[in-house]
Amino acid sequence: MSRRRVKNIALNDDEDYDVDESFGHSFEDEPAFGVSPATASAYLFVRDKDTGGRITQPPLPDVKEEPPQSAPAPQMARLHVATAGPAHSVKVGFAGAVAVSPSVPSPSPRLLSTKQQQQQQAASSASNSRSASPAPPRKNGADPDSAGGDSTEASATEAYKRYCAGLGDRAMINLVIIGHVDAGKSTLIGHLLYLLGAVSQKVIHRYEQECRKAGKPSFQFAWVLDESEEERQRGVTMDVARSQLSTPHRLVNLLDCPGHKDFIPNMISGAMAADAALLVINATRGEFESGFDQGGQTREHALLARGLGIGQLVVAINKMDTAKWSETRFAEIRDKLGVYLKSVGFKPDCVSYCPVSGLEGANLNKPLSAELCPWYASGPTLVDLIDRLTPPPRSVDKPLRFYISEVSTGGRGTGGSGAVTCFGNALSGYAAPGHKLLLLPANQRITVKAVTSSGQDASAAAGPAIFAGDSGTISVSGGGVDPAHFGPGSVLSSVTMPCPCTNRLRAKLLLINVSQPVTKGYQAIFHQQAVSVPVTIIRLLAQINKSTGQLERRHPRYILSNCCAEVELQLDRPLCLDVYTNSRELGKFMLRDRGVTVAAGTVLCY
Ligand SMILES: Nc1nc2c(ncn2[C@@H]2O[C@H](COP(=O)(O)OP(=O)(O)OP(=O)(O)O)[C@@H](O)[C@H]2O)c(=O)[nH]1
Repeated sequence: MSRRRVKNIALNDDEDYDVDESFGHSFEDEPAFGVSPATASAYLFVRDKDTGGRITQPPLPDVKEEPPQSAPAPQMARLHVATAGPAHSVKVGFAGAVAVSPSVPSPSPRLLSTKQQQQQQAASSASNSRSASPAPPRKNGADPDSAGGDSTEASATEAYKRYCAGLGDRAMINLVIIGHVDAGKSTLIGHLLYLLGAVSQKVIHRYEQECRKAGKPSFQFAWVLDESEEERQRGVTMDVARSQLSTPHRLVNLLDCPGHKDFIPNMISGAMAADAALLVINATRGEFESGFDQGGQTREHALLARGLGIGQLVVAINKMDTAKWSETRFAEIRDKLGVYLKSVGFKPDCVSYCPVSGLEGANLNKPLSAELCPWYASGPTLVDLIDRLTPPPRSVDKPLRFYISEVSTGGRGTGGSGAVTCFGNALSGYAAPGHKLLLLPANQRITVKAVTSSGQDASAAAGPAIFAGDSGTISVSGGGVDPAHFGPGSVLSSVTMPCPCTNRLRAKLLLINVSQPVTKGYQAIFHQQAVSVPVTIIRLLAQINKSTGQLERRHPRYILSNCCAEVELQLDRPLCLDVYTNSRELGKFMLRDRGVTVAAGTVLCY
């Protein structure tokens, strides 16, 4: 990690609160706040304190800016790929680089008043087209520094056209798999990948034998995703496992999350990268109840997913074999869950349910037989429901923001030995080999050596590029690149339109589950995508009516649970973030305190 450049401008009391500008609408109208606080806390349970006291970050080393150098030939990153049609694998081609070398503007993080923020947003929307999906990359938007003139812009547009043509009828969607511990998430996805041909029978047979030897029979499909020794020994998923499958109309990036409450931060990072969620429910009598009624992760995961802006949900009512495929049991779970999901903000017509058995592979990609389940025999399979999810717009024409969730060095990934390979998501814009980018918050210039993309197999003709909406890798290499500067939460950004980066921000908070009044000085953990950082509420600016959005009290002395507030936050270290209205992904966050989710937030200004 590196020392971050931070410049904060203290709030001016005269301009720090403009009621009319700030509270034009209700909190409950905001997509980021799908959670209805009044009901959320009624459904959440405060767990035992599983962490105590403050978490501190190690000191950050100084940054030296050094020029990047060339890299050896790239290699492939590992990814499970499956298709509802014939199985295929991700292949990436590599073409020539585009090179330019502009001067690097310093990112200038600062705290803006509401008025300034609105001016900034107006300017930003004037310079960037907000239309998302298949708008072609633009010189200003994608990576102006590497554009190198009209010919490069034209070739980028061409590449994007070829990329879209390569995807054909398929649209990309990121799907997070959530649910209570042991609901059968990994087994379900592992079996689906097997049925779709991404994992061979030989591998499953080997896992079957190894599982039995390890005293964990029936974990063979889960082991497809739970790859680490510790995960296999403990029989629980600990990190987010990525894989990919394709349905007739969707190319689906799967993010299998841990269900155990100890790994909620990992679940949050998975959910933040997702467009829709697959909620896996254990239908076994007593198991659904313990995941739902007793403060289990079914509730918290659904609440977090909605709080993080996910609006579409497929509910797989799993382990139906243990419930003898009972229609009554299915209806009981669907009805109970339906009430809760509606209460936390999911629209009923955006939620679909289907009975499955991940272990038996029933109703995953082939319909249930009338003998096994007469009441659902003609119902859609899990693949059918995933295929109906609506993909989000892709902001290809905006400045590049590649959010890094993992970093590897020493040849793993695409850059060859000596390379630093960044795994993550392209939130906006696009990148290709040769592009000059800015690594933030380290504020270091880098040159892209190689990329891989989750969408690349469908678009090999487009040449190597990663476009908004894709997950994948960007590799940089050479003596000038210090791996210590890279880390989860860093952003590879357009040089001339850099990503904002700050340790101080103004935000709207929806307090969900605080057991005592929140006052100035309250400390919690700020979770944003792949990072969690200690945070302090340094000012309570206003309490807001959560239904009307109207100001209730200026500078309140405390805020209670179920209330909405505008606050000023001080992070222990700077993060890349943005105003929510500019970037859904970089503008939303969750606050957790001693293992409990206490607030959902959106960035108002920085
Ligand atoms: N009977 C039955 N057992 C299942 C089914 N799906 C999973 N299991 C079993 O449930 C146990 C947990 O499965 P996992 O796939 O590891 O569950 P998970 O939700 O991924 O667990 P975490 O990620 O650790 O929360 C294993 O013993 C599986 O064999 C199913 O459809 N039927």
